[in-house]
Amino acid sequence: MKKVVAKFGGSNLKKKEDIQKLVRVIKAYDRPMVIVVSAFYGITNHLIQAMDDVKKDESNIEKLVRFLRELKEEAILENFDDKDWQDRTLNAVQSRIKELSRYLTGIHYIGDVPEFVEDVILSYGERLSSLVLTSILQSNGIDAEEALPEQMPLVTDGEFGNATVDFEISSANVQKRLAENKIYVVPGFYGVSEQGKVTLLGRGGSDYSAAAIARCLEAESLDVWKDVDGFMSADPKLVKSPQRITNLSYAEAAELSYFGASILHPRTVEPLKEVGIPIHIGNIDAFDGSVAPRTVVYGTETVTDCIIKSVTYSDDFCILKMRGPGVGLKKGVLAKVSVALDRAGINIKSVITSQIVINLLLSAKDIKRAYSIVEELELSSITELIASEQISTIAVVGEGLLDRPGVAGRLFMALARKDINVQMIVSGASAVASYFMVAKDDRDSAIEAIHDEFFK
Ligand SMILES: Nc1ncnc2c1ncn2[C@@H]1O[C@H](COP(=O)(O)OP(=O)(O)O)[C@@H](O)[C@H]1O
Ligand SMILES: N[C@@H](CC(=O)OP(=O)(O)O)C(=O)O
Repeated sequence: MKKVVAKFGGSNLKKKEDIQKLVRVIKAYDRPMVIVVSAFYGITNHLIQAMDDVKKDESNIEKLVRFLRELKEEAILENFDDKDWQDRTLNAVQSRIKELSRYLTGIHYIGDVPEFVEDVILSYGERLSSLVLTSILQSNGIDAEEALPEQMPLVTDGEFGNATVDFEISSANVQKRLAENKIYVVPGFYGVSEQGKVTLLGRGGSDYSAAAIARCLEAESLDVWKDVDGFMSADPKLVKSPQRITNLSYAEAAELSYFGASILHPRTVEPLKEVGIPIHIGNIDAFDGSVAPRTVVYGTETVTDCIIKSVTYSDDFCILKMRGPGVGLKKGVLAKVSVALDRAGINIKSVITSQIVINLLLSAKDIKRAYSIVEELELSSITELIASEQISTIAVVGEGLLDRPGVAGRLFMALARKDINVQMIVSGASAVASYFMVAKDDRDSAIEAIHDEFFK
């Protein structure tokens, strides 16, 4: 029987009582499976801050240790009736926090955080969640076992902070480690390099961990549980009446997450699409005893009447404008710039050119460095270099987008009615997504205007 991989993230773990919701869902599956779990809500950010604080002052180690111990103690007292289970779990938690505090002591004394240590430290949010959840499941009479990525091992390409899973090496390892008919609980967010070093899979990367494990196991499905009613027509935090999307194609889900729909990590779809494993999105807050998904992401491509299924935004696209007379026609400019940026490890997200300007779309974290690198090249054909950072990229996504006339007209009319200026438009690069840039201040009203136009 194929396994199901279920992922529970920080959105499911905000309060100490929330763990019981996970237990109820896991019981409802009533089958052996793999659970991938993230840190409690906000804990990864807390650890990031702690690394900085600890460098300056050793007493911050004790502060963090106390904070984590109290947080876990509360969860343990809330979720275990039996004193023996409470004590056993508390002891295990204490020794895991002690491991963490050793790394923190190290960074205090060297006054720096080497990237391989940073990745280990940040993995502790997840390690604490998996330990406590496993214990709670066991105390409920469930045959559960914690399985750490280093025990498999789940091998990555070794890039610290943003690693990619190596499926060729990992698949057999994962299948072997998770072979029994029981419930395995795996901490998400990290794998290990071939040398055995912990490597994080990027912020929000537990969705990707779960997808990677599902892929290695050739799972029946990847079920991600969230705090919303499935994939919606827009982020429910931004629009008043979002509509649920029952079915999305892999391409639609991949584009939406690439353009910022935080419900899925942008790298979740790829490993599953290649082998046809469906992604099920469930709503833990509306759990009624059934594990039936609210949204299914699969290979089926459905064209709806209004074409657009969802609208999303990202603040992570900045524009580096390289102006100069005829720059778009001159040979070698783009090649020199892209080689220099590539050498600096900077990814170019997109290139849009005209006769007098080459626009590079870059991540917000790279824009300042990219500006300096291009400036230093002193290319005679570039007479002006501008970095635009105060922009938001808005994407509309839906199968059939490029084939149906009138969609773009409705979209831009809706923006014009609200007096929103569109700075740049990209259409045709993807068969299912069009995107455009507006000033950051116009972002929320642009999303609302488009959502009202297509979904009201
Ligand atoms: N189109 C969308 N549909 C549903 N939720 C969305 C969408 N875009 C963004 N979100 C946000 O995604 C959040 C859930 O993802 P996230 O917080 O990353 O969960 P987790 O921490 O469990 O991985 C929701 O609370 C919602 O605000
Ligand atoms: N805890 C990590 C990894 C993660 O994926 O978390 P979540 O599942 O809550 O998005 C982070 O905050 O980046």
